[in-house]
Amino acid sequence: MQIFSENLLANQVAIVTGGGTGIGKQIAKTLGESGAKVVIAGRRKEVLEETRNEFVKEGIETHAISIDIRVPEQVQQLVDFTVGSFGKVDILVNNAGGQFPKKSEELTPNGWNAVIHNNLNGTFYVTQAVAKQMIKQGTGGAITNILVSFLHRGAPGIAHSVAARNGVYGMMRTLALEWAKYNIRINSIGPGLFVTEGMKEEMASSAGPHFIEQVTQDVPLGRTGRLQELGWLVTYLSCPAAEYMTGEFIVIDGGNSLGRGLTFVPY
Ligand SMILES: CCCCCCCCC/C=C/C(=O)SCCNC(=O)CCNC(=O)[C@H](O)C(C)(C)COP(=O)(O)OP(=O)(O)OC[C@H]1O[C@@H](n2cnc3c(N)ncnc32)[C@H](O)[C@@H]1OP(=O)(O)O
Ligand SMILES: NC(=O)C1=CN([C@@H]2O[C@H](COP(=O)(O)OP(=O)(O)OC[C@H]3O[C@@H](n4cnc5c(N)ncnc54)[C@H](OP(=O)(O)O)[C@@H]3O)[C@@H](O)[C@H]2O)C=CC1
Repeated sequence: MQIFSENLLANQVAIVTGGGTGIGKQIAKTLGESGAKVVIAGRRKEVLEETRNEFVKEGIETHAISIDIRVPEQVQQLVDFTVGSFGKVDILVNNAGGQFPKKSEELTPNGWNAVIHNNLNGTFYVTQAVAKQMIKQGTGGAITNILVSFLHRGAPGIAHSVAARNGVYGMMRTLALEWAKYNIRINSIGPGLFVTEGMKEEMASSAGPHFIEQVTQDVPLGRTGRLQELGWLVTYLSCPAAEYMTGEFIVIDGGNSLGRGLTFVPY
């Protein structure tokens, strides 16, 4: 379904980290369907190439680059590559990330650091490098971070990830203030459960085969999210309709974070 006009983001250039798979892939596709030129970045070259070919067949101007967001030199290569390919960068989606579930008392320092490094440090490296380019261009920009719905509530088994995502939240609030004068807006999205291969793999060993049904029972709207719904939300945040919005966190989880609701109902 096409919600936004085909040329809403015409002449806009978007970088989507983790754009080769799952949520990032759908976000990149939706931005492309609204006219943006897209650069998808991740570590696995073959996955990125496959996605790029798919997009190009659909008429989306796409380039792909294999980089690790944890390595500042490679992050700079991503920005240089984007500017070299499309001349500038207007939109950044910080989607790359992940974690593994583990009881906190069993988490090793390396395990903790791996997740903090990927989700917090990596996100800062990309955000800083892209913002420097946006400041140089003088054209403003829209940055969106993909975090998690349970940011403020917490979630057992992923203390490292919740800590890292709250770090990104604090960073976002601060950068929204620092970079408002450049008209660089930075917002965040907290997705609930969206079925992707990455999510299933991550949860497979620890959460059991009925994980998705169990979580869905606690979702007032009674289903998991559709990837397209995240694509549309990012498109909105990246387009002129959201030009007065910065430093915000939007949850999209079918009401999951409302909990099961009150047991007392006065009717
Ligand atoms: C509430 C309502 C719900 C609401 C419903 C919402 C639920 C959905 C929640 C979110 C879902 C998703 O995020 S879905 C997205 C899933 N996708 C991903 O996670 C993919 C990205 N993940 C990764 O790249 C990795 O897992 C990442 C965490 C960054 C680790 O990468 P590294 O390559 O740096 O890791 P390594 O060098 O191999 O290892 C570093 C250390 O980490 C440990 N380590 C790494 N992977 C490990 C693993 N699977 N299990 C144990 N330990 C692991 C190693 O043992 C090392 O510690 P030592 O042994 O001590 O040396
Ligand atoms: N699915 C869900 O229900 C939810 C997901 N999220 C978050 O949404 C994002 C996307 O998740 P999803 O699509 O489900 O899962 P995926 O595993 O498909 O997405 C993770 C993406 O990030 C890339 N990536 C990870 N680490 C790095 C790195 N160091 N450098 C470059 N790229 C990296 C991966 O590519 P590669 O491995 O090739 O580098 C991959 O494309 C993640 O941040 C996830 O935590 C949040 C809430 C819920």
